[in-house]
Amino acid sequence: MLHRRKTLLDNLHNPNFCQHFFYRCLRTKSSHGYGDLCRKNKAEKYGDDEEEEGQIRLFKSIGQHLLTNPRVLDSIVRTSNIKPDDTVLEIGPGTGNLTLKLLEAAKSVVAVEIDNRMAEILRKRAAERGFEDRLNIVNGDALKTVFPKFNLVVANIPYGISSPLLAKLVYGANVSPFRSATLLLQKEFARRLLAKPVDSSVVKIYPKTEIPNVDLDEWWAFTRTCFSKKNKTLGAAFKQKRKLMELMELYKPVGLSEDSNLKWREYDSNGDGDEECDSDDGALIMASAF
Ligand SMILES: C[S@@+](CC[C@H](N)C(=O)[O-])C[C@H]1O[C@@H](n2cnc3c(N)ncnc32)[C@H](O)[C@@H]1O
Repeated sequence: MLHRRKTLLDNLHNPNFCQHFFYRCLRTKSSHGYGDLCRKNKAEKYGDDEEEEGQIRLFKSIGQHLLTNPRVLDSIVRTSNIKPDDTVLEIGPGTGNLTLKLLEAAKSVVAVEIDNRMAEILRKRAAERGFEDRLNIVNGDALKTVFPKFNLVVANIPYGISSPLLAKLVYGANVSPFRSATLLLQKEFARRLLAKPVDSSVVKIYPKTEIPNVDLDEWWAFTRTCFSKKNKTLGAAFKQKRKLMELMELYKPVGLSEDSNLKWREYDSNGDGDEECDSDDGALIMASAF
C-alpha cells in the first residue's frame, strides 16, 4: 500500500513537473437558465453567502463559481491530454460545463458533486447529449467519498478544500493511480503549492516515477510541526523551545543523541508559547517537498 501511495508523489518543485497556463477570465457569470431549486434549504445548509448567477443560486461557502468561458474550458481539456480510453475523475462538476467537454474526449467520467441540485442538472444535461451511460455521478463530499476507479484527474476544484483534496489524491488510501491531474486552482493556492510567484492558476501534476525512501507518516508529522504557524519561516520556528521539543519527540524513535538535544536547546532564543495549528500549510508543504 505504501509503495502504491508513493507512486503518486508529485515533485511539485521541479520546473518540468508543473506547467502553468492562462489565468485571466477564468470565472465569468453563468446563465444556465435552470430553475431556482431548493433555494431556502440550501441557504440554510451552506450559510447566507449565496449569490444568484443565471437562475441558479450559488454558494460561495462551498466554492460554487461556474466556469463558462468556452476558450478556457477547451484549453483545460487540451492541457489534460485526454485519451479515448481514459476514465476521468472530475471533482465538483457543478452544472457540467467542463464535464460535457470531458465526455466528448474520454471513455467515461466520474463526477463527484456535493450539491444535489448541481448533480441533477448535470444528469439532465448529460442525458440530453446521450452521455448518460458514460457518466458516473457520485453525489457526495469528495473528501469523504471513496472514488470509483479512474486514471486521470481534471477539475475546477472548490477552493475551500484544495489542500485536503490534493493530499487525498496524492496520499489517499484507495485512490487509483493516475497519469496526471490538471487542476484549476485559486491563484494564491497555486503560488503556495509551487512556492514561487505564478501568473496562472491551472497546474498539471504528474505522479513521480522515482519513489523517495521516506516513511510518509514520519514526514507528515515533521512537516506539520515545522509549518504549524502561518507566515512563519523555518528559522523563526526553530528558535522556539516548544518547536524544538516537538522535533526532538519526533526524532526519538530514530535515536537522536543527547548531545544533539543539548545543542538544539542552545538555539532557543525566546521560546514563546503555544501556537495554532495550520494543517493546510502542512499538507501543502508535505506534497510539494517531494
Ligand atoms: C469551482 S465550482 C466548479 C464547477 C464546475 N466544475 C465549473 O467549472 O463550472 C466547484 C464545485 O464543487 C462543488 N463542491 C464543493 N465542495 C465539494 C465537496 N466537498 N465535494 C464535492 N463537490 C464539492 C460545488 O458544489 C461546485 O459545484
